[in-house]
Amino acid sequence: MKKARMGAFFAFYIKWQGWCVMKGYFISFEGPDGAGKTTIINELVQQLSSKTIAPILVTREPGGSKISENIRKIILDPKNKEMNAETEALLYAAARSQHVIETIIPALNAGKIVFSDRFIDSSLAYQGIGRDLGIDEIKQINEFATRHITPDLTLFFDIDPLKGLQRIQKVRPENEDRLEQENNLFHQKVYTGYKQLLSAYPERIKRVDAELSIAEVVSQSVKILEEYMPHMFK
Ligand SMILES: Nc1ncnc2c1ncn2[C@@H]1O[C@H](COP(=O)(O)OP(=O)(O)OP(=O)(O)O)[C@@H](O)[C@H]1O
Ligand SMILES: Cc1cn([C@H]2C[C@H](O)[C@@H](COP(=O)(O)O)O2)c(=O)[nH]c1=O
Repeated sequence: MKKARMGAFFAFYIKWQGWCVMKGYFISFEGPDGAGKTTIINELVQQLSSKTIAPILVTREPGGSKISENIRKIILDPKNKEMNAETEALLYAAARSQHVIETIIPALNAGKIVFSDRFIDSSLAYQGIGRDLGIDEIKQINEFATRHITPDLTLFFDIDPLKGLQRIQKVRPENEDRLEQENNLFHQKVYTGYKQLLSAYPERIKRVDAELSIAEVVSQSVKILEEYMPHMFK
């Protein structure tokens, strides 16, 4: 009897492990506004899709699911000037939670490679440091929101934040979102936040010089992916 119960428990444990196993790879792309993340992700997908062992799913934050895209509109709307820092942090975390559960976990469970344009490090840098809410506080709410999911690798696109904003101004001068409209001090603080994360997580976060030409940034990114994520390739 005791043996039978032990057997049932063991079978359940194996099944539970199976539910928890995520076979895919999760890569996030981070950096100041206008660092070139979206541009480079698109280039990488074009160059790498035929070389990876599984399809690449490109997604973004805030966003990546219907509900998260709706939350994105609220967060980034320049009219929502009175939004307080805590509300902002919780909205990013809420959008992330829906994104993780609806989009990222199913893709990873299906063995896909997920490229996410921003993830938790954005909250740590923008809300934790930029808004002075504290890295530990932001980490705590996000661990709850994401069921503790962490990217396997993060590419940090390193650019002087003012140069990034200039790139955006050049292409859409009258269409800055609420975060882009923040002052230089805020963007500078966000940048120092990213630098802190880079030194705190050297195993996971790899720096790319985002001030180089698009071709050079792509080439650096490919090299990093080949070196640190070799199993992703055929
Ligand atoms: N290495 C580069 N050199 C010069 N211009 C670039 C480079 N990379 C991207 N750009 C240009 O900079 C602008 C912003 O790029 P992109 O939208 O890819 O940045 P992003 O990091 O995704 O921005 P955001 O943070 O707002 O999402 C685009 O006009 C793009 O063509
Ligand atoms: C995920 C996330 C994003 N942000 C900021 C960073 C950008 O200013 C905008 C997102 O716009 P993008 O054009 O898609 O880069 O939101 C943030 O402050 N906190 C976050 O967690």
